[in-house]
Amino acid sequence: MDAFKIIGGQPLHGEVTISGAKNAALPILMSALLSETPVTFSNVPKLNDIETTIKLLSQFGAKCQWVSESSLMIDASSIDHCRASYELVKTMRASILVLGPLLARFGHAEVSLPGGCAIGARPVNLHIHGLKLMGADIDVENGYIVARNNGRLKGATIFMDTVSVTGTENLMMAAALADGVTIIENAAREPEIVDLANCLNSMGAIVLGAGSDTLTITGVEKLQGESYSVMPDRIETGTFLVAAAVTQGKVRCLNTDPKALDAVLSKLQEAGAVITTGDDWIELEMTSRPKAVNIRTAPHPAFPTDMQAQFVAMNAIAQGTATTTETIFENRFMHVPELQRMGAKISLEGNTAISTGVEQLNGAQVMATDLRASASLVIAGLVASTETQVDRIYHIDRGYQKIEDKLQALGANITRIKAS
Ligand SMILES: CC(=O)N[C@H]1[C@@H](OP(=O)(O)OP(=O)(O)OC[C@H]2O[C@@H](n3ccc(=O)[nH]c3=O)[C@H](O)[C@@H]2O)O[C@H](CO)[C@@H](O)[C@@H]1O
Ligand SMILES: C=C(OP(=O)(O)O)C(=O)O
Repeated sequence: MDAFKIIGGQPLHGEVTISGAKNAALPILMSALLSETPVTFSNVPKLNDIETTIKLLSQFGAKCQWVSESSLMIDASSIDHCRASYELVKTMRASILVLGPLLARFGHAEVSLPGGCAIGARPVNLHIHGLKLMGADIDVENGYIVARNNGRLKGATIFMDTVSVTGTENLMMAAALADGVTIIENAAREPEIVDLANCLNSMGAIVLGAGSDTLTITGVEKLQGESYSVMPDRIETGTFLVAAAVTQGKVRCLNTDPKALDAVLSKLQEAGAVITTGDDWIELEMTSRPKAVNIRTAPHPAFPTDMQAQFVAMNAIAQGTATTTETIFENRFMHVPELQRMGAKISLEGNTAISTGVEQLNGAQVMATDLRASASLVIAGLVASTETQVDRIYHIDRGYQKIEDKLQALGANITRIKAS
């Protein structure tokens, strides 16, 4: 397994180009299953979850082909199978996003239950409940969700008990080809939902209300896509901004969208950063040690759980004491014991981490446990006094495109140690 070796202490300076958003690209690529024509997606990030998506769609018989560095053509005009295997689903939970499209277009889907993961149990009951309300017949057989439907799904009114991002996306995609109107109440409002709605509408779907908590989807008989460009990655952007803040550097993120990062930018300003923005760029300058900031994660537009670990790393070296409360996932503090090994003063009380910033973290050998935990350990390594080795970085490779190349270009001393 590859690892990163980081020698901390270099302030980050320069420009970094942000890639397309993983969490928008995944549902958007899956939406090709709804289209009777090939679709070319641009601004697709090159990372392991996208490779897994390509394997998954290819397993169904769809044709996937990179037509340029970041453009991927998917032709799912006809497919041979509707089964998403455990081997792929266990490496990427977002594989569940094929359930809605396969069922809506082909009347049949078999998708392995994803199971729990490092950050929480992450059930998919809301996905299943919504599809059942649309008339699907769904059983769990030998660890697989087996869903069938005769003819088109039926429009329904669906109230989501909990705000779920992929749950909303799965149901939106299913509803796009259903017979009648579907209303999704208590829908997720994340920017990635808006991006998926825009993509579906570009294929001929009628999705209204994206970005609000009520979506109204009028089903159509068929969808035909041509091209769609994925939104920039707001979490990758936030990760580079925090890395710049902790190292007291000055970094401009290009090809990004400041409007998708309100909660994160406001917390960085509270920490003492000077933030300047343009239509598609954000610059952060930090000239002193950050001030500790209180964080509470919640669904959009509140502070995103996918930025929590990075802010815990910042609070670890900040001036003062702050609390970080995680309200989305029940076990998303696996980075805390690793940061403690680097000298961080953090205690955990239930779903809250209480950090008292130290002036200097020490390098250590630490282990990445999930995607954003890995990012927080890299950030900590960038300011630690000595060498840090971050093991198991396959987690970070799931969701960041060439993170070490981008950090090196900003002046960081980070190298990949290849598994022998
Ligand atoms: C690929 C993708 O976009 N992943 C993102 C997505 O994950 P994902 O869509 O899996 O997360 P959800 O929004 O569904 O999860 C929110 C909460 O709802 C619960 N829940 C969810 C579905 C369900 O059927 N039943 C249920 O109880 C979950 O356990 C969790 O406690 O949103 C999360 C929350 O912003 C982000 O951290 C992930 O990066
Ligand atoms: C938790 C994340 O991803 P996933 O839902 O794919 O596990 C993430 O992007 O931080």
